[in-house]
Amino acid sequence: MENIVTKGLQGTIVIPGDKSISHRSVMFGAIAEGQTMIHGFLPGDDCLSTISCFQKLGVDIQMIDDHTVLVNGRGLQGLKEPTDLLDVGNSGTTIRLLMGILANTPFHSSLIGDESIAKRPMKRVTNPLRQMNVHIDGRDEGNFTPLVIRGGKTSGIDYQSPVASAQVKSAILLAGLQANGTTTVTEPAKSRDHTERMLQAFGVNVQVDGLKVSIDGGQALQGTRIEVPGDISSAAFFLVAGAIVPQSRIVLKKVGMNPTRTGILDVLHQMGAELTFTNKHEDEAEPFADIEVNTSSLKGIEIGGDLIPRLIDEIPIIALAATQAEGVTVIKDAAELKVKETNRIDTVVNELRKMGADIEATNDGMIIKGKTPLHGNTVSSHGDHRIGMMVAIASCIAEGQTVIEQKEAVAVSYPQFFNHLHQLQV
Ligand SMILES: O=C(O)C1=C[C@@H](OP(=O)(O)O)[C@@H](O)[C@H](O)C1
Ligand SMILES: C=C(OP(=O)(O)O)C(=O)O
Repeated sequence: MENIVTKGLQGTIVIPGDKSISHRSVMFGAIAEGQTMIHGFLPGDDCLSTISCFQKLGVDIQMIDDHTVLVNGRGLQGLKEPTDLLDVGNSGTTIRLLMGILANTPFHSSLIGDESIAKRPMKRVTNPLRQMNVHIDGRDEGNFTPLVIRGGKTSGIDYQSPVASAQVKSAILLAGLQANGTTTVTEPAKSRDHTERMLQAFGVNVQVDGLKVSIDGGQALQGTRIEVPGDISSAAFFLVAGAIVPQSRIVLKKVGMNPTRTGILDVLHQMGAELTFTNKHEDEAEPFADIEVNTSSLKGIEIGGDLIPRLIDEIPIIALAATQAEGVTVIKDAAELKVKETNRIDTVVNELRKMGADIEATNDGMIIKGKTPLHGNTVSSHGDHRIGMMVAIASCIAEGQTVIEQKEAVAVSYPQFFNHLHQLQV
């Protein structure tokens, strides 16, 4: 049960490690030569699934403490045939990137996940990998888990991706790392580029030319030290909370500022939020900064086009912000939301409506009219971490009690979320 926050949200939060970067640091460390030490790792359920899969592939991975991980790399050819199923849990990033890494392994692997993963489309990765000669089988012609992969000798491809997806791009590039010749992926819009940046940190030459990324096969990765910045997708919940809860002032430390991820900042700025940036570290492989947010008067805006991949995971919390903005907010070009942990167009619209929002679903997004007072109700995360955190922030401004079902889902990307929220309610 959550209560309306009476005195505003006040304080400083160190944002936990970036999920996308944490996954990649373990995966790339596993296929590198030598040791990789990861600092600022996110011990969220999804990243723990990645660790567990790579341990089953024979990699020695040690949690030194909650946020420090040591990976003893086995090199590109060093993975071992797993004796057990590779269970990715709830994590789309784990299964799709893993498929790329397994593309050249001359053994058999079986991949499964939870109920949500079983509904998420894998053809977007299966298709290009098959073009590279990988043997993949699975339900509905390889579109859904359980999936079975037997890697082989792959050949590079020149692939035009129909979707702006970092998971698709990364899977193909990782397969291309071991393929004959060059592999090129061209996207319709720029998706997050953590794979490109991190492969370079591991000593791999990656060519980036606008929306086109190329990699030559046969390059080895060298173990390295990875510093994971805070996850802007996690910070987003407190950025919006600080803006919409009256009398708030929140400082978020060490938030990742990779430009392929900062669409939420552009949107909040355009909506009129007061944000201040300090301690900027712009020269890192993954830049970061501290962000202060104060209660702000927001206005509705239109969000679509190339901005969507730069804020795709933030749309649930942006929808909540829009309920507190004057005027209409239109979110379009975001049909990808339908294939996330839940159909996030439907879950956002249904849960926010239960709390009194004026919001309707469209084919590729939603239309929200504000500003609307919210009221408490029984709502659910539906097992989707981002929906759980969004309704928890909504409960801070709702009149009366809110009951959140399946709130434990937040541990997928932000295990300390409720502790941090309580910490701010002084
Ligand atoms: O590559 C990644 O780490 C991710 C890419 C995005 O998915 P898509 O590649 O499906 O767009 C994002 O929604 C997901 O949370 C993490
Ligand atoms: C979509 C997400 O993750 P994944 O695709 O890795 O399950 C997310 O974290 O919002």
